[in-house]
Amino acid sequence: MEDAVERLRDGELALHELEDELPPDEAADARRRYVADLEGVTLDEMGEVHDAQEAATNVENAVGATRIPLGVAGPLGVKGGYASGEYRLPMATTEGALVASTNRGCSAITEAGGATARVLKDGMTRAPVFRVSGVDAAAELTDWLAENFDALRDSASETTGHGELTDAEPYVAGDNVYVRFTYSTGDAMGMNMATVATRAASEVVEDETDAELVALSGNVCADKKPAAINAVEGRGRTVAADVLLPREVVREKLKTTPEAVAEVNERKTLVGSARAGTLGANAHAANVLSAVYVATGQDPAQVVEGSSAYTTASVRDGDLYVSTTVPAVEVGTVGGGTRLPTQNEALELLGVAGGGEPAGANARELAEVVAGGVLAGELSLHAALASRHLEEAHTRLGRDA
Ligand SMILES: CC(C)(COP(=O)([O-])OP(=O)([O-])OC[C@H]1O[C@@H](n2cnc3c(N)ncnc32)[C@H](O)[C@@H]1OP(=O)([O-])[O-])[C@@H](O)C(=O)NCCC(=O)NCCSC(=O)C[C@@](C)(O)CC(=O)[O-]
Ligand SMILES: NC(=O)C1=CN([C@@H]2O[C@H](COP(=O)(O)OP(=O)(O)OC[C@H]3O[C@@H](n4cnc5c(N)ncnc54)[C@H](OP(=O)(O)O)[C@@H]3O)[C@@H](O)[C@H]2O)C=CC1
Repeated sequence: MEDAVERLRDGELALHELEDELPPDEAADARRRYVADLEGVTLDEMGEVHDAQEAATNVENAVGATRIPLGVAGPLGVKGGYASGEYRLPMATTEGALVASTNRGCSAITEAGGATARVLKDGMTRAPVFRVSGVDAAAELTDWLAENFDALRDSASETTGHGELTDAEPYVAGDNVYVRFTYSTGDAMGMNMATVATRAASEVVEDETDAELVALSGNVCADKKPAAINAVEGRGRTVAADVLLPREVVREKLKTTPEAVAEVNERKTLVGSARAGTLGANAHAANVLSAVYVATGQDPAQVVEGSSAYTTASVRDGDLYVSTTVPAVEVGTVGGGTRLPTQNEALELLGVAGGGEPAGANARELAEVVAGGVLAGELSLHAALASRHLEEAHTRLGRDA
């Protein structure tokens, strides 16, 4: 290892070439030592819990791992199309009060008999952009896509055993045609799967028409960007969850009334969001999504799409009805970061690690539990605002004494 660090210093070896010479753990140690010396810092903590071998397909230029505190909220009762029973929600976060809040929401929901949750739509998208000669050709390509869907589906299916092309919707902007390919992806989140399959389908388009592929992702997908198309059409799994809370549970667990929660929802979440021009209308869906995504090995950048959730609250015969609809829950139980040891344990805790029976059942169960968790977070924060407890809670739980 000494020799490798020397050669890095002498410029004889590039940082990313270390794994060609050393086993992954030693390569990460050498890289960390070199960077630490060069920048005049100590990076010992980063090396503490790292196993470079197991993360080899999850990160490049590895120097270690970061530690994020992990809490558990629940039990959360969920009555879903796939989820059924009580779940402990693993949450990785550094925001004091977030787990306590979600836990409180879970406690209220479970006491009320559990949240109802349903996957309403299921499809991961990838939309390449094709160059055509003009609007005439764009219209022709639009017709061609409709007539040749089977050929596209067949070529896509040759690249994956679990993915299936279910739609190919064109969007035209002059001489640009964006084809939003949609796939069912089984238990995978499916972004690699959809990208590989789209490459194959795009070759058919190029072989059979005059369209030329400019970029395999043309941003109509739309991955990891705030986009109305995802909020309206959905991406990954679109999931809704709701619960009817007896007035007494709202008083005891949430220290407020159904009327006060409904007013916060109307004035803050609906009108305030409209005034600000947010995508979606919610209080902090991104909080629960990011914490659960990091804990369970999902791609955290996709919290962007999930954050366009819609939360409603209303009074029904003196009780409180609350719902949240998350248009883009992009989660998997296989692939990506889900096989890493702590992430896999978190999925085990939820009872959804690995492939489901039938394929897709585990990912859909996870998506329903995630939506239930978002509902719990929404409920508790709405209540904290209604009872004016927000800043006190964060001061007490989120700051050093
Ligand atoms: C902090 C609470 C929960 C206290 O709430 P409380 O009602 O005073 O607490 P409690 O001691 O009476 O306990 C009630 C339940 O809360 C839970 N609970 C209570 N304490 C704990 C704890 N230490 N650890 C774990 N769970 C805890 C627990 O479930 C308990 O029920 P039990 O299980 O005992 O039957 C409440 O004030 C609260 O939820 N506040 C809101 C905090 C919050 O939601 N923060 C995250 C979002 S803030 C943000 O990032 C976004 C924002 C605000 O900028 C977005 C926007 O603009 O809206
Ligand atoms: N490529 C890109 O543009 C992007 C990639 N990503 C990254 O993509 C990764 C996630 O991609 P994803 O495709 O989900 O995962 P992987 O690329 O890890 O692939 C998962 C593979 O698991 C196999 N598999 C086994 N059992 C099942 C099952 N029950 N259900 C579904 N698939 C199963 C499938 O093989 P088979 O296909 O042979 O059936 C599938 O292709 C993340 O790391 C994410 O960060 C994120 C955004 C963009």
